[in-house]
Amino acid sequence: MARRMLVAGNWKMHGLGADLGEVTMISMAAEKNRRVDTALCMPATLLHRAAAAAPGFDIGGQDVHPEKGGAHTGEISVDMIKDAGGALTIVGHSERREACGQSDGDIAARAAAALSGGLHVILCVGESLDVREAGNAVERVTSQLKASLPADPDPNRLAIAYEPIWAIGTGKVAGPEEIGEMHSALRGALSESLGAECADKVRILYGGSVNGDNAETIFAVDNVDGALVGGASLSAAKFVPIIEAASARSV
Ligand SMILES: O=C(CO)COP(=O)(O)O
Repeated sequence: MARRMLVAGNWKMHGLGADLGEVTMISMAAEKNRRVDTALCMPATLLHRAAAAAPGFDIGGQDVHPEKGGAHTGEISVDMIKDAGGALTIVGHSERREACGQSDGDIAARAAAALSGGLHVILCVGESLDVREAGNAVERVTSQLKASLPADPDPNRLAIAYEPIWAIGTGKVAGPEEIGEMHSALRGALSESLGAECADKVRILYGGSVNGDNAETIFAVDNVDGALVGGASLSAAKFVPIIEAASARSV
């Protein structure tokens, strides 16, 4: 089936109020490219202002806590993201898995809370260089996905992002064959966990050094339904060409 492309940016720990002009420019480009869904996942301090500056697309958080509230220093809840104007959140990013020691089960709980609270979710999976070089990438990432999936997710509000850790922020992009093999294996894993009909609706994004020069090649790979973009999402000049490349695939 034809899935709508999703191009999402992850600003990580970047961005001050002075950078909101970029968000406004990206919003204007998103409005001109309505064949694709566009989103930016912002640091918590900018969620509210970015949502106000960007009527043309969705703003989201970069992680979310499974509980409604409580003594969880440094965390953010589903209701806080929604209250600030957010519509989605990333969960399971390798930088959060590593920095906070999050297990696959923790990530499934975070995804479940976000979905049941009405947010869209981008659930990240990906292998380290050691695992890739040992030839175990597909096995590791598909089992990571199965263990991180929430029960009975709404497939229209869940996207998976395949982000090989060795490709994040390094300028090294996975090749089309590596991406195609992994995305097809992830579609298969979704089908085993959720059933074929549900799996077919879930978008699978690629992330890791995506830019305006390589986006067209990546988007041409089977089962690639968009991208999760770090560095190149920080400016309209770099992010808009990626949105346009997705839009060109969606004619
Ligand atoms: O981690 C990423 C997005 O979540 C990818 O980051 P880069 O696009 O900077 O490699």
